[in-house]
Amino acid sequence: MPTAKAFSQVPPFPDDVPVYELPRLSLRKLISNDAEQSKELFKSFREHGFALLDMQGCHEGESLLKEAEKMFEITRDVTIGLDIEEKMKYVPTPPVIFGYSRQGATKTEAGLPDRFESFSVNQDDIFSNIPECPNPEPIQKNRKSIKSYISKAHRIGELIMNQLDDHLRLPKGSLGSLQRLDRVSGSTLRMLRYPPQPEGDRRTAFLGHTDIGTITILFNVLGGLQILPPGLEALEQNWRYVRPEPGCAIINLGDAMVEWSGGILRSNLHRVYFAPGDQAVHERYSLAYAVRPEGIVPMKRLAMEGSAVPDLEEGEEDLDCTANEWLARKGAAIRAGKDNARSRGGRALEVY
Ligand SMILES: O=C(O)CCC(=O)C(=O)O
Ligand SMILES: [Fe+2]
Repeated sequence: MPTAKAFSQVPPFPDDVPVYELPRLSLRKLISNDAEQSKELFKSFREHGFALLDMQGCHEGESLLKEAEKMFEITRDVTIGLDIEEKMKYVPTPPVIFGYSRQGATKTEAGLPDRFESFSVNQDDIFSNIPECPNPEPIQKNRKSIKSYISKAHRIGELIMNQLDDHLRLPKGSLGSLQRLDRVSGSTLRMLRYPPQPEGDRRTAFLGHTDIGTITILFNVLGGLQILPPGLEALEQNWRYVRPEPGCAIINLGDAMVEWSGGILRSNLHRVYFAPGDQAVHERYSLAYAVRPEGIVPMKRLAMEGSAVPDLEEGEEDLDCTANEWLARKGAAIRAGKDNARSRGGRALEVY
């Protein structure tokens, strides 16, 4: 799906809508330890909290792209392939976040029902970190390929974490050790479907938010994702589209990275609007691998001798809780409408 072939099957992204130009990083260069590219990565995650990652030109990226196509097929099989009665069997009871979310289950900023449906696959289930969970048939029969996709995506996430360790002057493996694949974390592979919206009544489908975990690796073909540029108020006219690029993933950092880096890394507000131009009449699918911290790890900043993570300043407080407690608190605030979504981080760093 995220390959050039998939892009050729839908109308092009129009050139007359406001776009947020993201730096385009190359996975191939990052794997070969290109120092300039690594600096660019750090800069991008500090300034924007987002980057495009070109998966082409290396085995690791190309195989992820190929397997992403299969994940998009599964997304279609779970969303349009099953009837609503079947899907509703998999609606979780809060605070559980995995399983099916029907269209309209959440609200947009305007208090209107959302315009997407999603299925969140529980990584801990797929990796047998917990007893096997009930899943709809298209998930159950593809457990092996989902496991393979998550493993590959996780490895790319880990590579990014290692680069961030270097720039934050943390011992190698510090960030990765807080989000291992074989430990209970609540990480998820989210499969989303946005049906085309009626002409004359097009609006936000998924409200503005920051991701609450560590990193999200996102694939989509149709436009719709929008970013609120740093420093701008959340007014309608300020949002900018991200233009999906063939062969690239959109990568963004979540709130946990802001906590651990003492505010140096950024978690930026984003939302999903309708697909622009001629794309608006097409089904939009999206695949988001969202990594979360292991439940038992502390959320306080990783300040240590020699690291670039700043010590607490007067009036600042460290989070004195585990990731589980922190996620539960945030989840409850979001459900109660008390989490006033805002971008976080991007704090100045003298050495750069
Ligand atoms: O569908 C998209 O493009 C974005 C989805 C998203 O932001 C999320 O799942 O957190
Ligand atoms: Fe998101």
